[in-house]
Amino acid sequence: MAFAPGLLAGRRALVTGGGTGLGRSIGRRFLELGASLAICGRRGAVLDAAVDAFRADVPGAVVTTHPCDIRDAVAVEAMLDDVWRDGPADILVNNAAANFLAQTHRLSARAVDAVLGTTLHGAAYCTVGCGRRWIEAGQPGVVLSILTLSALQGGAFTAPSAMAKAGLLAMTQSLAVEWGPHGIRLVAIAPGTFPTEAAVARLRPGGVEHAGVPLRRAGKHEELTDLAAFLVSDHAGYVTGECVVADGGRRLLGGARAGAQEMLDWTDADWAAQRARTPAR
Ligand SMILES: CCCCCCCCC/C=C/C(=O)SCCNC(=O)CCNC(=O)[C@H](O)C(C)(C)COP(=O)(O)OP(=O)(O)OC[C@H]1O[C@@H](n2cnc3c(N)ncnc32)[C@H](O)[C@@H]1OP(=O)(O)O
Ligand SMILES: NC(=O)C1=CN([C@@H]2O[C@H](COP(=O)(O)OP(=O)(O)OC[C@H]3O[C@@H](n4cnc5c(N)ncnc54)[C@H](OP(=O)(O)O)[C@@H]3O)[C@@H](O)[C@H]2O)C=CC1
Repeated sequence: MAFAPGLLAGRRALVTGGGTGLGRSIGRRFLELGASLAICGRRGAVLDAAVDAFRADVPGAVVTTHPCDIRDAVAVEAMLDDVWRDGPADILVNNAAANFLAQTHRLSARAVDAVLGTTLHGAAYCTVGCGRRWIEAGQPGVVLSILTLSALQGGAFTAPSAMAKAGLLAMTQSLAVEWGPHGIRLVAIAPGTFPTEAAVARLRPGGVEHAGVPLRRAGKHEELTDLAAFLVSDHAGYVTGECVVADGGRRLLGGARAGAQEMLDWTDADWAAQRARTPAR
């Protein structure tokens, strides 16, 4: 274990979409580090199964479940009231999201709304609701939003998701300033490829390949969850409004460096041949 076991002792985190995938991994890591947890998602049975697994993995884990569709602002307020009944949360992780591959010109209005409603509006409702509670109570808080690389560089065939995540980055930067005087930090992570059941099925139907990743592999969940734990901890207490990219270098291989991708696999003989093709003047 890289961190002190009590890194998040006494803290309470609400993780949206905490019943599956990366949200579930983040929740388990926070529990291991001493936090208590509230998780939400639409399917109560999925949340309950996650709680059983948490308790098996982390003896004494304190977790509450809050079934909620975060696209519904009224339901989000009721969910936050429910969470706060057991004591205030002081960490919000905006992790729940919706995404699928599609040609954008064929999307119906309902399809656009399905993605924006969850990924952008839902996260905004949760953030505003937590921020208002923290400010009214005069207590500090941290909001961690899980973005994607497409928030930074666009996302062909997942345009609504890219638009929503870019909006969350703008929210992170805006509220870092507006809520800074209240002791509230907002931070974000833009993950590259971290295999989960949903992401592979929806976004990489042909399987996960690593040709475009300088580190030549997918991310391990613990590499994301440790970064998340650090960013919400007091050790990152002076970091706000920032987005940390965790992508094995993938983002830097595009654009002007796109041609470098094949060079990663060149042999010494390939490099010698290239040297020979580049005569000195
Ligand atoms: C390791 C890998 C690294 C991958 C590395 C890349 C990482 C990318 C970063 C992002 C990753 C993620 O977000 S991964 C997270 C993925 N997880 C999820 O998406 C889980 C939540 N998603 C969902 O519940 C569903 O997919 C979703 C459609 C969004 C909402 O479901 P609902 O039941 O509420 O809605 P529905 O009624 O089914 O659909 C609403 C409308 O959307 C349309 N619609 C639904 N699916 C559609 C589709 N595929 N193409 C077009 N249109 C679609 C329907 O026809 C409806 O429009 P009408 O016909 O007009 O009525
Ligand atoms: N896996 C990866 O490689 C990457 C993932 N990400 C991001 O990481 C996060 C997690 O993704 P991942 O774990 O892969 O995918 P999952 O589909 O497993 O996670 C999404 C979660 O959000 C919940 N959710 C979806 N819609 C709603 C809603 N309307 N209201 C409440 N909860 C909802 C789902 O539960 P339920 O269906 O029960 O509501 C589910 O638990 C997302 O923000 C994603 O964009 C970013 C880059 C790469």
